[in-house]
Amino acid sequence: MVEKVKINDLSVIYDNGDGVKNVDLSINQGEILTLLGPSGCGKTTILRAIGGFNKATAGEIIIDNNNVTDLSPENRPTGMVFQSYNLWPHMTVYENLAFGLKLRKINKKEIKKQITEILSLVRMPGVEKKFPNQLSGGQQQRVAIARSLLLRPEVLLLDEPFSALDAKIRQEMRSEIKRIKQNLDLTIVFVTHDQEEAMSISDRIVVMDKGVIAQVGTPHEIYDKPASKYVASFIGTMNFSENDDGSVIATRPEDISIGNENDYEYKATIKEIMLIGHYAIITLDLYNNKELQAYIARSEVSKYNIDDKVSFNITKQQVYAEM
Ligand SMILES: Nc1ncnc2c1ncn2[C@@H]1O[C@H](COP(=O)(O)OP(=O)(O)OP(=O)(O)O)[C@@H](O)[C@H]1O
Repeated sequence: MVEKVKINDLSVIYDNGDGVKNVDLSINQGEILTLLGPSGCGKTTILRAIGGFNKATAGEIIIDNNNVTDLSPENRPTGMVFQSYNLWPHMTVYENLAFGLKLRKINKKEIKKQITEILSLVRMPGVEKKFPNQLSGGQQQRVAIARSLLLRPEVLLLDEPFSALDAKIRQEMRSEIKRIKQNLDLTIVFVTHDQEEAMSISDRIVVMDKGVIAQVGTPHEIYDKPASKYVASFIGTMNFSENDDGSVIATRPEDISIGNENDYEYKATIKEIMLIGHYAIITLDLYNNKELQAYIARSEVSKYNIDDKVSFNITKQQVYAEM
């Protein structure tokens, strides 16, 4: 694996004291690394620091073995795409795309060739003469991504690029960005607060909590072995219950098997059955003022009724020291 970006002990502190502290991160060539966390945790601050839009208070940012910490955005090998597409409304798609290339003094014929190629890559051939307001949100974002890619960034920075799009288009764009990354062997840093988006798009995820990194790992690692109760509660659904010694047991609803009254060790009563689609959520009443939620397949739902006495087994769980 080739290390593309190295962030060493980076702090970006705003005048009011907010920001991010002591961030260490290594980003590999060709990976999509996602910064994930709730609003205000510092995702955008890190992304903008990589792009040169935020000044580092301390620490350094290395890209391709060059220290870029003090370079301005245009002197970094990065390209940034924002949540709002930022296309110039009075310019056609062609003019929007050609702008940066003209500044680089590329000749007209070459510009035309590159624009044709990039529009084909983002699956938008033939839209050169349209204005941004004649395109859908998803199409505008494809053009915005194309515009960034034309400047051949080594690292593409995407700040919640799909959050203004509706759910179906958002899913399409996730596949698109993975395909484009593969095609160009791009390195992408992606910011989202949507854990499903992070799970589906990323090679690795950085979970952030109040300006610091809570965990870095593959989507599987983050989901299967959350490093702390915070990560466990942020990613996916978890049941939490406190042990007598104050430690906390975390169990995913899919790691609970339900059977007839005598099938398993633990006993419960069914309190609620909620059919979601291909699965149902069953709420179990454990008699000691505790409840657990379990998932069962749709095909199993007809076997159970509210107030049924059942038994259950836990196939996997995590234990955390703190509540
Ligand atoms: N320009 C600024 N001046 C002062 N404080 C700021 C500035 N930008 C961000 N902050 C603060 O720094 C912290 C991190 O903000 P940041 O925008 O990086 O979070 P985020 O995780 O990207 O959130 P969101 O998902 O809402 O964009 C927050 O407490 C925020 O209020």
